[in-house]
Amino acid sequence: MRTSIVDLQLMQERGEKIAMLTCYDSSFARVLEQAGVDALLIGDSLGMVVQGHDSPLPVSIADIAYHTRCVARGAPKAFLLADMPFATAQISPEDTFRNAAELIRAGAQMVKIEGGSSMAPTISFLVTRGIPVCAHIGLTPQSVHQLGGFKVQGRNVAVAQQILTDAQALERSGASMILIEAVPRSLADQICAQVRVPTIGIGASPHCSGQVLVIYDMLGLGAYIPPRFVRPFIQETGSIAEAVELYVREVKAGQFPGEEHCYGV
Ligand SMILES: Nc1nc(=O)c2c([nH]1)NC[C@@H]1CN(c3ccc(C(=O)N[C@@H](CCC(=O)O)C(=O)O)cc3)CN21
Ligand SMILES: CC(C)C(=O)C(=O)O
Ligand SMILES: [Mg+2]
Repeated sequence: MRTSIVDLQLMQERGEKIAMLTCYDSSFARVLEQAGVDALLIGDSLGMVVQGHDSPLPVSIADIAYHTRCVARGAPKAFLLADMPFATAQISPEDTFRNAAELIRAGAQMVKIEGGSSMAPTISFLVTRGIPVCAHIGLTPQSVHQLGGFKVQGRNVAVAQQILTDAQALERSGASMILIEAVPRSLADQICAQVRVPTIGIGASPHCSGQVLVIYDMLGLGAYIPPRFVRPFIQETGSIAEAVELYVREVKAGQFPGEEHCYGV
């Protein structure tokens, strides 16, 4: 049986950390699953690390669906989460449902949608019709042109308060997971303390229910200077499998992320 959202909720209740990595193809899916990764994210980061663009914006639903099918064949057990790419969750709840359904048909068990409280009605529309949703808050790369770059979010009090109320509104709308990207650790801790659903951090806090990284980043294959939250696990090991096993061990032990991988206020 494939790991389900219920299994992830049980892990959270038991205090067992969820180890998630991005994954885009079948060979990596097999290695990651065998190394003990609980959940695989078919992320729109593939626009950068696989397709070579300088942002995730050009990625389409068909791209994510294709890579989800590839990953699903290589990893029969892992939980599969797929990104709703740019402009596929914004037009209307109905349109979003049609796009999300394409990812679910491709094998995803949950879709991830970037944005704050304004996405709550759309999330509720999907959830009440049987599509589980992960809400992605903090640094939302699809809004790069609005944010003025890939920058830590919530460093000022007003934005931090907005992110916190967004997290609560998104949980109320039915999101069953919240991903927190690139915010000060103290803000991530407050979010984790105030929501009941599993939280997944990247540049957030070791107190999140789980962690995620872009697989190419932790293997030292990132094309640009890696963000602070990246630990190049490959440099501490001799193979991809060992690097991923180390990542899983360190996440489960609460050792990753360390202070040096988190942002201060
Ligand atoms: N390979 C890859 N890994 C990622 O983690 C990733 C992507 N691609 N693409 C989309 C975004 C971009 N990411 C980033 C990039 C930089 C910071 C960061 O820490 N920025 C610094 C400097 C910003 C600046 O240039 O001024 C900051 O302090 O905000 C965070 C997340 C995360 N995401
Ligand atoms: C970095 C993670 C959170 C993501 O959304 C992606 O890989 O697209
Ligand atoms: Mg993404």
